[in-house]
Amino acid sequence: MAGIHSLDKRLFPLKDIPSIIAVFKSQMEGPKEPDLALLSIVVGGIENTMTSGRPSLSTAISTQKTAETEIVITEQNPSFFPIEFDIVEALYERFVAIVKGSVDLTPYVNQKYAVRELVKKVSDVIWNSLTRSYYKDRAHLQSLYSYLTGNKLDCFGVAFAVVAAFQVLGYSDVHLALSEDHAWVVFGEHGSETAEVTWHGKGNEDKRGQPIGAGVASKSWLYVNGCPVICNRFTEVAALVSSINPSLSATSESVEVSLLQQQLLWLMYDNGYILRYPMAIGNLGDLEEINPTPGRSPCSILFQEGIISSRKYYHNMHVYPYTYQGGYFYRHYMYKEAFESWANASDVIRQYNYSRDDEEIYKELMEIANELIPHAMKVASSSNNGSLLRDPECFAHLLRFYDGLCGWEEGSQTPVLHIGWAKPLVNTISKFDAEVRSQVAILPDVSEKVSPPPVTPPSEANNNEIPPPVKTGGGGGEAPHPGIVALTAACGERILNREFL
Ligand SMILES: CC1(C)CN=C(N2CCN(c3ncnc4sc(CCF)cc34)CC2)S1
Repeated sequence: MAGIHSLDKRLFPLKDIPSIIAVFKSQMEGPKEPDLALLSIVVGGIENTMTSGRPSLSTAISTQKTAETEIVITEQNPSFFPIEFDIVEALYERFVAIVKGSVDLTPYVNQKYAVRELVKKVSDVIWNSLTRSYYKDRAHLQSLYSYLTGNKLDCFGVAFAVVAAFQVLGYSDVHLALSEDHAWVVFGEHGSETAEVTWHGKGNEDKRGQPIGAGVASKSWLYVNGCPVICNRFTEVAALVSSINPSLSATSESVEVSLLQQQLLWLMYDNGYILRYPMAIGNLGDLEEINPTPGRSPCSILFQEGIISSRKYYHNMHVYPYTYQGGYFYRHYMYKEAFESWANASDVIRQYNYSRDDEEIYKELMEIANELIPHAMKVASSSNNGSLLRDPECFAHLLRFYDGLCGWEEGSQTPVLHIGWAKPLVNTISKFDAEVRSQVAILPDVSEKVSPPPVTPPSEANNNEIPPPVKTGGGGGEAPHPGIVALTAACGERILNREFL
């Protein structure tokens, strides 16, 4: 048992944040690779005891993420309920016993790398040891502490447990693969094999044991067009840190657990373990927005770094980095910036075909389109003497946002937009003066195959209709007026001609 015996007993009982950080540092420094089971038990144990509902020493904070939230931090290092070494050791050995006791490795003794049949077998061991029926979306079900003390895991937790089990079995090729709403494993000599090991969503038959090829081929967001975060042991530690859930209830969070997660994420950040993990950077940004660490980058920089990571390592196929940033701008009344972030998010989703597996991002984009943008427009119309509603760039961001949703729907088996979307859309667009709308030029796509349709020049754009797609140069015509904001002809086509059922 590598991890537990390389653990320095003198660090126990763990009773404050520095002692937990010390455990993670000792695991990160090596010489052996960090022990996933050990770290998941330790951090899961703290999370579960600190959020169990029993009174703790510190004040819970409201999680209503607005700029005015008064944050009550009782002290920098509030004490935990102590986590005893003997408990951690017993749970660790129970996990090792379950895994080694349930998996017969004799058929694989001369194979260095895992094979699909073995991956399915280990997934079955975890799967069949779970409680028959429980509320799968509950909080605090992501760790091995939850698995070992309650036989409950959430979707991510099952995938993580399978990877931790393979580490116990001595395999170094089985690793966690993470999209924005699903997790699976990669394995084999080149890490090129993939396998489902957990379920996804509600009421969907699980595909455990199957490769994820079909999911990628269907171009659904769930499989991020074949650009998931492929973890190594260090990024797997970052994933368990990022999956820490400080929630005490729907509206409050444990101060201690939030501080612990924030400081562990900075440890991951400083070691470069989340450089290629946009969601973990976004998680850190959210924590820094609530409770800025003196001397550290401001959260706005972190949200931008998450976007850069997605563009640099994942071909800009991830949506959440832009919704992390858009949410930040929105909470700080920076509505034009929020509209641009959301338009950028929409430019990502347009690359996909909508499928029934994509509910999570559908709900996220629906909230932006039908709640956040209308609220922003309402506030903007009575602030800065409504200047936002006369800003053609703002109008262009919103058109691009809606256009991305239309593009997402095009070519999909399932429709995205319906009348419930159309009313807020038309309501929002019509809040912009016709004069402003006419300043938005719709230029032919340079990548457009077909020549753009004949269009009315802007001066003749009529009153309350969204001006027909206008071509003012770009594709070989004269250069557009400097005040003109360009959009593609396809965008105009899509928005204008979309029949909302
Ligand atoms: C901008 C947001 C709506 C705020 N929180 C968001 N998330 C919270 C944190 N999330 C995550 N954070 C770190 N790692 C992972 S891996 C994964 C897929 C299931 F395994 C999700 C996820 C998911 C996304 S997106």
